[in-house]
Amino acid sequence: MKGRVNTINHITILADSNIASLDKFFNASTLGQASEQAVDIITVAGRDINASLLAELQPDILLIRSVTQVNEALLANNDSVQFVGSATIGTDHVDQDYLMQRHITFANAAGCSKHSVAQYVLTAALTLRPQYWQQSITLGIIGLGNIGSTLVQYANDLGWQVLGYDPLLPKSKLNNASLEQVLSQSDVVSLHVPLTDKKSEANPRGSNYPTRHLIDAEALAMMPADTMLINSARGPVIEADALVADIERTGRQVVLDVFEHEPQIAERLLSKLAFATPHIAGYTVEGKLRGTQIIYDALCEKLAVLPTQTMHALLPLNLFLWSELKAHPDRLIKFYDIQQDDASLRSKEIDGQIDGADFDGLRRDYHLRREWQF
Ligand SMILES: NC(=O)C1=CN([C@@H]2O[C@H](COP(=O)(O)OP(=O)(O)OC[C@H]3O[C@@H](n4cnc5c(N)ncnc54)[C@H](O)[C@@H]3O)[C@@H](O)[C@H]2O)C=CC1
Ligand SMILES: O=C(O)C(=O)[C@H](O)COP(=O)(O)O
Repeated sequence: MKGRVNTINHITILADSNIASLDKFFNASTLGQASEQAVDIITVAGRDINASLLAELQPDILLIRSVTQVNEALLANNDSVQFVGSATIGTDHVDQDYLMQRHITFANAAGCSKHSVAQYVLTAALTLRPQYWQQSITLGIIGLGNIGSTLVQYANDLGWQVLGYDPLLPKSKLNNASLEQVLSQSDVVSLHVPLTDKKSEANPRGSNYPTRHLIDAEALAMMPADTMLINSARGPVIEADALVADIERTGRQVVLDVFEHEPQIAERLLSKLAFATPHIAGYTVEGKLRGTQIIYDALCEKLAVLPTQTMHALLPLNLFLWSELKAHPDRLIKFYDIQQDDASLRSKEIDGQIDGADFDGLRRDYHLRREWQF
């Protein structure tokens, strides 16, 4: 770190306790600190990282996942933080312009769980419609970045057609359709966009193709009733009330891993979903470790030290091979039992809703899956 962190004799890290293998990646030895320089890690639940904690602890480094909003409100009374690392792909919880103004370095973990999320989508679709193992269906993919393009690889391997829509990328063999075509011509539509709002003077980082409520009543009306919809991107990409009305009208199979009002879910939505899971599409041993590795590498760069820890040293043997699953589709439940995740979430319903603490608890205690080797 070009400033204070290099010159102090200890580094204080405040971190979300849901980040994998924190102690293994962030200690004096892995951060290249001399013997007299300590590294203190204070871990708390991500939603408990707040302005008063930051003012009290004055950490040098803040390590988060997606549930901590990082903005002026969090950091206004803090002048110690010099690096924020989010062990997630999504960045909608971070005000990056504010961090830049404060000269705070920011890193996220682009691509860390791309295979895990793609495998979640395949599992959902193939558990609900096992006949798709043998059929050349059309998979519609909205957002062709790391996850969307990884999903394409599996779809190609299964002999599926892909209709892709991504207005921010050049047209190509994959980016081959309009939003209307994807919605109206696919057997399954899967969303892989970031959560963005409209670009404006007040929001220069916004998008000309905002995704908040991209799937609203009008979009849903374009989809045939038997088109399955899967959202493992961000909840507010789908307008929840419009979705409830759509399912009531069409009986559509809808799979949600993320929810507009997360971490709360209303029973009137939950009861209509084919599968509902508590934002765990990326929760594999590999996906989470890769997230930690990426922000660790970025912090090492900031500290100008060579990274010495690697996730490969921490990974248990992995025997989950995509080639095996493809040859034996009946083994899907052993690769990923999505029905179990769905049942665990539904078992938490009390008085017509899932409470936020229960939703977060399922995520905290989640038994991480293994990522299939592609
Ligand atoms: N459920 C979960 O556990 C996880 C959810 N996610 C979510 O998935 C999102 C996507 O992840 P990646 O593919 O790795 O991100 P990425 O940044 O690699 O790709 C996103 C793609 O979406 C495209 N896009 C943006 N606006 C669009 C629009 N209006 N219509 C169509 N395409 C649009 C972009 O051009 C980009 O190519 C993340 O931002 C995150 O919110 C990521 C990891 C795990
Ligand atoms: O990477 C992302 O983006 C995600 O959504 C994560 O996989 C889930 O992040 P947490 O909510 O566990 O921070």
